[in-house]
Amino acid sequence: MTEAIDITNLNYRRNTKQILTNVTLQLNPGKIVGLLGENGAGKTTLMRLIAGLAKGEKGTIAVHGQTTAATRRAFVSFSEALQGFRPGDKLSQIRDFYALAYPDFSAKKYLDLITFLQIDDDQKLATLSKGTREKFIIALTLSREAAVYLLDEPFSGIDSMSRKRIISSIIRWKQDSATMVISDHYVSEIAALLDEVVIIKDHTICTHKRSDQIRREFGLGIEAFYESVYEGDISDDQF
Ligand SMILES: Nc1ncnc2c1ncn2[C@@H]1O[C@H](COP(=O)(O)OP(=O)(O)OP(=O)(O)O)[C@@H](O)[C@H]1O
Repeated sequence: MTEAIDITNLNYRRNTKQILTNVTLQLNPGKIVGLLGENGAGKTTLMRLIAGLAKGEKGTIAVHGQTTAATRRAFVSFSEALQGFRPGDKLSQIRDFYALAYPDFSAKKYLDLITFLQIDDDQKLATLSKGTREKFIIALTLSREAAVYLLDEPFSGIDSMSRKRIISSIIRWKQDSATMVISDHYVSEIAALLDEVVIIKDHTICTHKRSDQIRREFGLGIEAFYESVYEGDISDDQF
């Protein structure tokens, strides 16, 4: 079986700063994976590299066997921050751009998502509250029928009630064979969704485990496991 994501010996520097060191990771199709780590650990950087948006890495990154940044982009739907769009752009214009740029964009899914998220796409980008902007990014990202979804702190500005509603239904917006990687600091809120957990610490992936393995081997929930790894209560040789 071809892995959805297959990373080998990835090293990445920005200027003189080492950001990721010897990252090796394999993710199978169909999984929902939590990418956890403290502020500045490198989660966004790793997602941008997988998505083909950051360049200059050493090592290999394959998404469904595609190893160049340009070819990976076609397989990966990444929750981008809409930086290329103008404040006066209507959301429906941004939708049109996505529909043109991505052959896997589903107009039906988009309509279902904006209805579910209660977004009026006749609004201009500049008029959106922070939370509505985050919801719109989720709608655009999940409207693609992509093989891999990378959601980078997708719920950060969203109120807690909406967040719970979105988290509990996110699984239905993903095809069974698609892989979804979610980074989030609200670990306890996304824990029930996760098939696997990947933790970045000290510039590298220090552990990658299935959620059931964490419960069975350590007798811990995902949030407690994550905190134990960071606090050094679980040592490297136990991974
Ligand atoms: N444009 C840049 N130039 C130089 N260093 C950068 C740049 N962008 C990020 N970094 C550095 O790369 C490291 C990883 O940052 P990154 O944003 O990937 O972390 P993160 O895990 O996503 O953090 P957070 O949880 O705060 O979003 C940090 O030390 C950050 O300062």
